[in-house]
Amino acid sequence: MSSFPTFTTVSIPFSHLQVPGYSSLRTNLLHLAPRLANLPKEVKEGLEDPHSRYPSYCGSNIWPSSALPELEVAFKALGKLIFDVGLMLAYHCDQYVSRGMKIHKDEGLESILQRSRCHKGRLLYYFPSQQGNADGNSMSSWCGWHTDHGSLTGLTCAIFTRDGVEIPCPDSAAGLYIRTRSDQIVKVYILLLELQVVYGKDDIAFQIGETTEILSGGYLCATPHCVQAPKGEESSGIERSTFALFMQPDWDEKLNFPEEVHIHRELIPSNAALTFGEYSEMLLDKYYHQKQ
Ligand SMILES: O=C(O)CCC(=O)C(=O)O
Ligand SMILES: [Fe+2]
Repeated sequence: MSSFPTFTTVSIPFSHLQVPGYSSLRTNLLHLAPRLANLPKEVKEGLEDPHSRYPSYCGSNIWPSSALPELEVAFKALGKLIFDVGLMLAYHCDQYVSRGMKIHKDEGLESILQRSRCHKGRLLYYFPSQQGNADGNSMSSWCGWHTDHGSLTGLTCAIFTRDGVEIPCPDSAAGLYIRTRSDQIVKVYILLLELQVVYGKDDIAFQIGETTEILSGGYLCATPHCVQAPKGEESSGIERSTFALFMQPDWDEKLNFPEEVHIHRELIPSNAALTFGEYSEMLLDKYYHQKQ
C-alpha cells in the first residue's frame, strides 16, 4: 500500500437520493471507452468539430452513430443521472455558503447550474502508459495536476482494462489523487476491505471547480487533482476508463472575481468581471495556444 494518508469522503447513499440504475449505466458506458479509442482514425476524425462562437459549448454533438451506435444512449443516460445528483449537491453547497455570505435569489450554484447550457460530459480513456517513459515515474504521469474550471465535476470510479477486458489494477498506487485544503496529497481509493475510504463503483465523486470558488468568495475551494499511471512490469498494457461530467455556468453568466480569490492571477486582475464564456476562452488560450 502507498504511504499517503487516507481520509473518509462525505458519502451519501444512493438509496437516500433515490437514483436507481447507476451501476449498470456506469458499466455500459465505461466499457465503450476502449472501443471508441480503438475505432479507425478516419471514424474518430469525423467526430471532431473545429467551428462556431464558443466552439466548445455551442456546437452540436457528433456521435459515432454507425461505428458505435450504443455510445450516445449510454453517454446521455449516465450524464443525466450524474447531473441530477449534482444539482442536489449544488443545493447543499448553497446551504453551506449561505452561512457565510448572502446569496441573492437566482444567484446560487443550484440556480446557475439549473439554467446553464454549458455542461459537458467527457468519456475518458487513458492509453496504456509506456514503461520507461521520462514521465512514467511522476505522480501525474497520466494527467497533470490541475483544477477544473467549471463549478462541479461528477466523476465515476474508473475501470482498468487490458485489451478491453476489465481486471483489477495491479498497481494500487495508480489512479486519482487530490490535494486537500490543508495541502495534503491524498489517494482517492476504490473501496477495499481493509480500508475505510469509500469511493467504490457505486459512488459518484464530486470535485469543486474554480467557478464555485469564485462565486462563493472562497468559502468552497477548487480541488487540485491528478491521475497516476500504473507502474511495474505487470502493469504493461493497462488502460483506464472513466467518465467526468463538468457542470458549469452558462457562457453569459457573470463571474465577479473577489479580491480574496487568487485563481489565475497572472491572467485576471482582482475585482475583474468576466462572463464564464470569456473566462473559458482565456483559459483555453493559456493551456493550448500559449504553450505552442
Ligand atoms: O480521470 C480522472 O479520474 C480525472 C479526469 C480529470 O481530472 C479531468 O478530465 O479533468
Ligand atoms: Fe480534472
